[in-house]
Amino acid sequence: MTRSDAPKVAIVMGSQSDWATMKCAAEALDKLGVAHEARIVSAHRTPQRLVDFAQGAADAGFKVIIAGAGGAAHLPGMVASMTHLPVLGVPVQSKALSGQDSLLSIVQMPAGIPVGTLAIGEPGATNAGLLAAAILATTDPALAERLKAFRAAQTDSVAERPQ
Ligand SMILES: Nc1c(C(=O)O)ncn1[C@@H]1O[C@H](COP(=O)(O)O)[C@@H](O)[C@H]1O
Repeated sequence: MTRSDAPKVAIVMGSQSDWATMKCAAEALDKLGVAHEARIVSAHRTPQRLVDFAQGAADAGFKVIIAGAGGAAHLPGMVASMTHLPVLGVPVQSKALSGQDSLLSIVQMPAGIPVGTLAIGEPGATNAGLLAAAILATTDPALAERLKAFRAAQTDSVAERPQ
């Protein structure tokens, strides 16, 4: 694969069990024709893989990283600490605390290392995909047009329903 057609968005998650949520980000990117790649990377369970991924992400051609994790969700912040790329964090809904733990551990970053944190669960993953596309659209006019068409279609589908 050449660098120009390499996936622009990396979707990383702490566990295979997060895919049920994180696939919503992949689906949103698919709708907008944005190439992406998904991987399991865990700050806790595969720390070296995390370092290798985060430090190499920009050189690999990624422009935006979506990172989802549940519970003690250190993955998005640790990825952000090792790359200058924008990192969008998705708090995966945990069983014990319904994702409140995931949300708070992703959103409360210290000043200097931002993670753009989305909502808990599938809505957050969908919006992470849409936001990643919006970031890429700032330098991709064709994608900006697709994004506008997506939004217009969404408006129309809501307008068609009874009030
Ligand atoms: N929060 C993290 C990290 C991390 O932050 O590095 N690695 C795995 N996990 C989370 O553990 C939860 C349970 O994982 P299992 O279902 O594999 O037991 C998942 O939601 C995952 O994101």
